[in-house]
Amino acid sequence: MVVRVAVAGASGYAGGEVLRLLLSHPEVEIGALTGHSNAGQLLGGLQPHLVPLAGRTLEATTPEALAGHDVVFLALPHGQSAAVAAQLGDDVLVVDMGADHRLKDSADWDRFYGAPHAGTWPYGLPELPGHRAALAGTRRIAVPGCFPTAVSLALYPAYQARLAEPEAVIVAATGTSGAGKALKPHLLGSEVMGTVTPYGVGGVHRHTPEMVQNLSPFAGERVCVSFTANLVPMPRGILATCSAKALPGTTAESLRAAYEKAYADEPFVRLLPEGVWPTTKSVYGSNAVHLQVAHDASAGRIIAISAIDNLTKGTAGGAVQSMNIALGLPETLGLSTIGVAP
Ligand SMILES: NC(=O)C1=CN([C@@H]2O[C@H](COP(=O)(O)OP(=O)(O)OC[C@H]3O[C@@H](n4cnc5c(N)ncnc54)[C@H](OP(=O)(O)O)[C@@H]3O)[C@@H](O)[C@H]2O)C=CC1
Ligand SMILES: CC(=O)N[C@@H](CCC(=O)OP(=O)(O)O)C(=O)O
Repeated sequence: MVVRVAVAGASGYAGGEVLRLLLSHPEVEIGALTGHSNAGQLLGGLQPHLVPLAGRTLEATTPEALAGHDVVFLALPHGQSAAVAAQLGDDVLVVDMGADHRLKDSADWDRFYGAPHAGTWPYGLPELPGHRAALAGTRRIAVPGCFPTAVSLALYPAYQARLAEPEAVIVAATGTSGAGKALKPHLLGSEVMGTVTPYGVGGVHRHTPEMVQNLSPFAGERVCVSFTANLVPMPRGILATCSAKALPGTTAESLRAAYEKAYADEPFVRLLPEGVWPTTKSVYGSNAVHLQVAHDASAGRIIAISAIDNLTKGTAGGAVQSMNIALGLPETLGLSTIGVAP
């Protein structure tokens, strides 16, 4: 099987990461590569790490450039995907790495994003029960946000096993690539180096409704999420520390058993040995999710900590994993759980 793939937004971080992964995918042939302000430029000058594609020229993101492919990845700014997707055939697998098709509730979309809601597509987080089946054979995939991936996988087993109350306090650290490549003053080296900066505090981070949407079905009621992000001076990685009030009867043993059961057969989620804590370094460039749980008996809370690479499992790796499922390929094809250390 040869799958011909186009990447729109190939000059950006998410587009570059999906190309890095697709270059090692045995069934994929890389077709059109498109950009916006960089259309006409050689990819080698923009993504020098993608050596085999260095001589390729970026085209403008048009329906003509994207036509004739089996799969089109959209790595575009929020709000740009729907118009492009509407011009692609129903038989083409469109994988949207932006937020446009993730949320079910249009009111949430309006509140956190502001533009007209484009609709809802099957959600590319196969580890959440029910989602893998919905991805099989689909021709439209909404890739989750990076924080919702880390947080949903850290917490859903506790809700599914009814070990936690339907509230969660989450504090996550993220690398700077999560903000994209476009110039932003708060991301200048002199602003981010040597400091940790909170942002999106007080219920305003746009990933909050996505976390609520993912977790609530497992709690059997709406989960109230308080989320705080922290920008840290590293290029990649997310470490999410998630805490919820334990329900009566929860023990360290019941908590661990719930997570062991949830992830026994998941190729990318690794519940670390007891006493070993996730680090962003261990998942750098890999599609793995590292996870650990603890029961804080004195505070009556459960703590779940996850680490992912925001660009890999947090976007491009999750996108390729979901593509594999949609096309009926082995789910792990082209993806690795091996990190880079030290
Ligand atoms: N970075 C991350 O960790 C994650 C990113 N995502 C999502 O992936 C998408 C891309 O993000 P990211 O790669 O970080 O962003 P970047 O800013 O790095 O890249 C954006 C890409 O979109 C292109 N582009 C910019 N404006 C337009 C436009 N008006 N029309 C068409 N193309 C345009 C750019 O082209 P050019 O450079 O040629 O102008 C570039 O290729 C976003 O929706 C983001 O939310 C999702 C999860 C994680
Ligand atoms: C450092 C930083 O700014 N990170 C981004 C997350 C990027 C991401 O995963 O998500 P989207 O696809 O939803 O943009 C943020 O906090 O908004």
